[in-house]
Amino acid sequence: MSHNSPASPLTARKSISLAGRIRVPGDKSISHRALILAALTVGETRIGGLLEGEDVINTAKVMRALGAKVERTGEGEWSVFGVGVGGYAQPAGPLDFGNSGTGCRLVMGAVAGCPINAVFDGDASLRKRPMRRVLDPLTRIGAKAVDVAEGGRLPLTLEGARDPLPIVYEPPVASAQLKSAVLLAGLAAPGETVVIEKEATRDHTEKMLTHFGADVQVEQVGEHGRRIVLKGRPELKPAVLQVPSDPSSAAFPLAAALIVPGSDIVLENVMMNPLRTGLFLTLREMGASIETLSSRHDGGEEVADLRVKASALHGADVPASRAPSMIDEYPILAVIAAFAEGRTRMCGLSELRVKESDRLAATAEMLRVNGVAVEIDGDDLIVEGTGSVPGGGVVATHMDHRLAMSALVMGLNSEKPVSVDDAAFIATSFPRFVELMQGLGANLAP
Ligand SMILES: O=C(O)C1=C[C@@H](OP(=O)(O)O)[C@@H](O)[C@H](O)C1
Ligand SMILES: C=C(OP(=O)(O)O)C(=O)O
Repeated sequence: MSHNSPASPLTARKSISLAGRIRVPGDKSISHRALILAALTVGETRIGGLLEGEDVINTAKVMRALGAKVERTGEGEWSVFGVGVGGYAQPAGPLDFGNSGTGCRLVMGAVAGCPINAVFDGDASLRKRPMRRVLDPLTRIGAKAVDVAEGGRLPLTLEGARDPLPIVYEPPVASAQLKSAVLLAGLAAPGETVVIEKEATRDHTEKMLTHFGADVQVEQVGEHGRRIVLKGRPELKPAVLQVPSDPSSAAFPLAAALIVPGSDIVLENVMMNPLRTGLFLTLREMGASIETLSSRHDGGEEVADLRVKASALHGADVPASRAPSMIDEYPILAVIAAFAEGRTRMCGLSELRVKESDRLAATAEMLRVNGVAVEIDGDDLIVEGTGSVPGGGVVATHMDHRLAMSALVMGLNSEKPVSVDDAAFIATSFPRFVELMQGLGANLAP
């Protein structure tokens, strides 16, 4: 989406029961990584089920700008001819990541290990997000950031390391983007790059590196942590990749089915990587009927078909230790909590302040303008559920796709309609969200 596209407001109204079987689009995290890593192999990688959302399309364009041959060969089917580890070419112009923190931070890592200079930029939302966290370890590896906008933000120029060094790194925040940036830079360094996470975050980079032939060893550290050791300078080999459906996108129709009385839907082929399923665990604790119909392995990940039925829910305490496994799901969990009976306390949400919007403040505001009692207590979000939501509010989405989708789901069973000021950003992660939801019976209209 260009920065200047006109806003597209949308309204959700009370819907009759939702029914049907749907398959939500491919996982966003895996789709970015598939393109970035395939571009570092030598030869052709074929990818199926790629998410064709704007964030991922921007990463595909960036890979082309860095010298890879990237072609769409069918719906969700892409072919990438890579340039080899350390082989990205000098781009002719700035790299525009649009709304995408993942694309931007992961490519910073990959570029940091190549002897090129690249200007990184994005939309007004991405320009507000912190980049220093990634630049710090990349500087230790030998890259240099110049012309950095105030506060360690975009736009900035990254000069890749001529002789990248392997480092041992302990991320100060639980962030898969940060971990992945360091590992991707470490690919070009001789010797072992080590990342020690206090709290394990999504492990798609580690898994995909192994799939492409790199030597990556992962050990458990304590109860929640991991130590990841990557041997540098591997020759990454092309591979076939199939992207499973995104659990973070599945969360929206799943939530809608839970709160709209009489609903009964099936979500097909949802990725069930345990570092991504904190929401499902939490919802089951709240009394949700989520049945695993079949479970299998596909593309190196566990996937399942989930049957979801409307459920009487109660509030829950969600521990901070669960945040990494459901970090993008708090806005929609807060909506579900408003339809539950009793208090839900979600702990340790400081990272929500640096997403596409300040999601902690914006989620609280979304609920408040629709008559739900909500409080922010330090880094915790507290929602007082009464089983019903008055609605009637217009939600400011702040260029944030997950807020837009969460607000629209809320309106499917609130007393009065819920509107969003701009639904356009939904296309960053979930193209055809509106059509898929309408196909289930959701009342969504401009
Ligand atoms: O690595 C990834 O693919 C992602 C990591 C998370 O961000 P952080 O690394 O900032 O926690 C998440 O919020 C984002 O949607 C995707
Ligand atoms: C935080 C998100 O994405 P990103 O960091 O890639 O912009 C998200 O999709 O919720």
